[in-house]
Amino acid sequence: MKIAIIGAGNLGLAIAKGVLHSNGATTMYLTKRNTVEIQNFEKYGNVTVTSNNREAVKNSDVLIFAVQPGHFAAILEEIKDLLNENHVIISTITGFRISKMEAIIGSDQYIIRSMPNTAISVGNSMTCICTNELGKKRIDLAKAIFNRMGHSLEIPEEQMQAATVICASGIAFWMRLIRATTQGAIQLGFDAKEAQELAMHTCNGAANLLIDSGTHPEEEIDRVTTPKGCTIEGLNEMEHQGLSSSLIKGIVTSFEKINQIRKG
Ligand SMILES: NC(=O)C1=CN([C@@H]2O[C@H](COP(=O)(O)OP(=O)(O)OC[C@H]3O[C@@H](n4cnc5c(N)ncnc54)[C@H](O)[C@@H]3O)[C@@H](O)[C@H]2O)C=CC1
Ligand SMILES: O=C(O)[C@@H]1CCC=N1
Repeated sequence: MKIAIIGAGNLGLAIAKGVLHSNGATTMYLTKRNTVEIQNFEKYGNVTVTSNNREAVKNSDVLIFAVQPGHFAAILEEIKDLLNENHVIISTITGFRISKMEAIIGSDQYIIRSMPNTAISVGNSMTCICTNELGKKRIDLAKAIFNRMGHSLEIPEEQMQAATVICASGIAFWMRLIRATTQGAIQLGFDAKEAQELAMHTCNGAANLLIDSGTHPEEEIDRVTTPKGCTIEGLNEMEHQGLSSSLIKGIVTSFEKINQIRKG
């Protein structure tokens, strides 16, 4: 697979690391306006770093766009005459509708809209995807690419904004929960490094319990909460202080903001 990542910033580089991590490409182009900071990626023999988007498009089949929304239309204009039936166009751009892409490059292109998260760099992204009509023929390819770097789910385009909040912003939300747990562990006497180790591996274990067994969180909670024990005492205090409520309210506020940005 010949992959180009157009816009090697935070997310673009995370995808590049994920591709390298999973040996997912025969060749990979990384583009950015100023390439100095990412030149070191050329140490991987099959990677070319350039500021020339047209060169990247000419030499690749799978084009992954990870630029800021305000730059995307101009870049599509810049490369559209080079697109052919070998190209699969994957956008990660927040809020940029497929119809807007089709208005620039035409509907006769394989278009995939995706919403990965930065855990793609360690092969563990939750990635939501949807396609244009023609892109349905390449959905298996898109799933194969993203499943090598985590887990993917096909959703209707209307749910893309909500997926952005849960999956992309979600990384930040979970980080804060892990940090708060770490702070609690330090208060109980662990040093900072150990505290984080306990917090992140326990978080990982909790997620994997659900992923592997398919159980509901409350079922797993029931297994841990000894009657009159310490777990239920702590859990109830967290709920009295608004744990679930604050998370839900934060998610909804984030969703309102993303819709506001889109309208703006
Ligand atoms: N950061 C995240 O977790 C996620 C971000 N996204 C979306 O991905 C996109 C990128 O986000 P970030 O990586 O955070 O932004 P960023 O600003 O870190 O990266 C964008 C990159 O594009 C480059 N660029 C600008 N103009 C260019 C051009 N003409 N040709 C080639 N490269 C060009 C910039 O130099 C920069 O390195 C955004 O649309 C964002 O909404 C989507 C999911 C998650
Ligand atoms: O915070 C944001 O608006 C973008 C979208 C998802 C991740 N970063």
